[in-house]
Amino acid sequence: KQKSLPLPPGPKGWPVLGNLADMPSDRQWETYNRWSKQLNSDIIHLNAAGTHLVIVSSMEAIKEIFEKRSALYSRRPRMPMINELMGWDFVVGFMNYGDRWRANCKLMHEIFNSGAAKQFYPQQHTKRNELLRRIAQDAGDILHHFRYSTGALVLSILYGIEVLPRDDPYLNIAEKAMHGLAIGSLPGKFLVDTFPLLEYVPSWMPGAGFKRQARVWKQHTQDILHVPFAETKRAMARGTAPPSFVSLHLNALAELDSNASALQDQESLIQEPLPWAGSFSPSNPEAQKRAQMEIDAVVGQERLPDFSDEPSLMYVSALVKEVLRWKIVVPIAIPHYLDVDDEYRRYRIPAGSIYQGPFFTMKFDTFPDPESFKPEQFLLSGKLNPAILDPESFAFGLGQRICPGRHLAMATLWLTITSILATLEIKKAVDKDGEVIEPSYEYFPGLISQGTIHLWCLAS
Ligand code: HEM
Repeated sequence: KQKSLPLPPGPKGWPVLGNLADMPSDRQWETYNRWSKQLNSDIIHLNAAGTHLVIVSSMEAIKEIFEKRSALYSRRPRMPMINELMGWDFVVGFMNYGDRWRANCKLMHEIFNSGAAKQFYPQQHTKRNELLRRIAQDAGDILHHFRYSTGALVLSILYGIEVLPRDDPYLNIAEKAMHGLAIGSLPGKFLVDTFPLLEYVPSWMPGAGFKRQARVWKQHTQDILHVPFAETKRAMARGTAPPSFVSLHLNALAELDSNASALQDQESLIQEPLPWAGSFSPSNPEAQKRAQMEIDAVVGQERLPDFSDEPSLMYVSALVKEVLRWKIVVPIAIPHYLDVDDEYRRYRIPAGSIYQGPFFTMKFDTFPDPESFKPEQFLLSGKLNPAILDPESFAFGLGQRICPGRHLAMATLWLTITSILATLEIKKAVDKDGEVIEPSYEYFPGLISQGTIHLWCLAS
């Protein structure tokens, strides 16, 4: 019966190639959004030279597919460039649905669920203090400080590694690996993702530059997989390893007398919401002022904010939600894959379809003025308004593939934003001639969004 149903509507394509030539390689969400509007449909179908690509773009469709039909839609496509050629297949986010993925998720859930994630508050406070100190000493490269701080926190929590103040070898490895991943995971960037047989083309052949590039990137992937892990094992052997995700689990495995090498799989995506957290202030200086007044009233001038202040800082909580909504960190998400035929709204969704780009759409579908920064839209009479969709309910995905690091991420985001507002004044930067540099708020292309910002932070 399903076979006789039509495919969802889609833009007109070319013979053989279908829509391949029209596929956006940058800011995909804008093109997908435009196509959805033109076709007046919240589900559209694209044909990338025979590969079915389905884009859903309404709250209703996303909830139905990613949440209610989660068991069906939680697989990942092959992604030959990053998984097979660049060696990222050890990452939970890219693993296919199955026992290995399930076992990895269980481990992550045990340590990062909403209660357990609180054990990392001390590391979050320490890294927060370091971040403020770094910015106060040199506000010139705020993006660098954010990245440093995020990376330092992840290395500390996962491996118990404390990074050097400058040129840390582990962070350098992570930067290189994440750079390769950002480019290698761009949808449509590498033909091998559409035609997996290209994987077997010899590297020396003309047109096989992607294989030579993948080989260089693969070395960085191997480094991030093995080098910090080996350091934790060395520290454990010396008896100096502090508790960390890896050391705790290796100890638990040793107790169970299991095979410790299974833990080589424990890696995660390092996501970076913080750069966007720094850029809202020039976009809405009033929001910065209002949040600072609230923090001053609740926290005072004698100490830094901590998590116990959260229930009293409603405007700041709304502001953190707005940061998450305003610049979606993972705008096109990691693709999902359907391996059996399905039907949605009398449309046929064929087995082999790749689902992409769901989370950015919430921003457009649900919020009336999506590009403005307006924390107050989450408040009603000074409290969070339960009638407004909470960005936490979509920015981290839905269903079985929901982000397992979301509690850690939200706590870090809250503490960092609150502490920056408590101590610093963020303004637009000026160039050497004294001219104001307007922040562009542009996204760099990639799986994880980052932007360009030029800001001044003045210690207050
Ligand atoms: C603000 C920061 C973050 C945002 C917005 C974010 C968002 C997301 C999104 C949208 C997904 C994809 C969900 C899907 O495929 O449907 C994801 C997956 C994932 N995230 Fe996060 N994340 C953040 C921070 C973190 C952190 C700090 C960690 C690790 C501690 C983490 C670990 C993961 C993992 C392992 C997956 C893959 C889950 C799976 O495929 O089963 N994330 N995240």
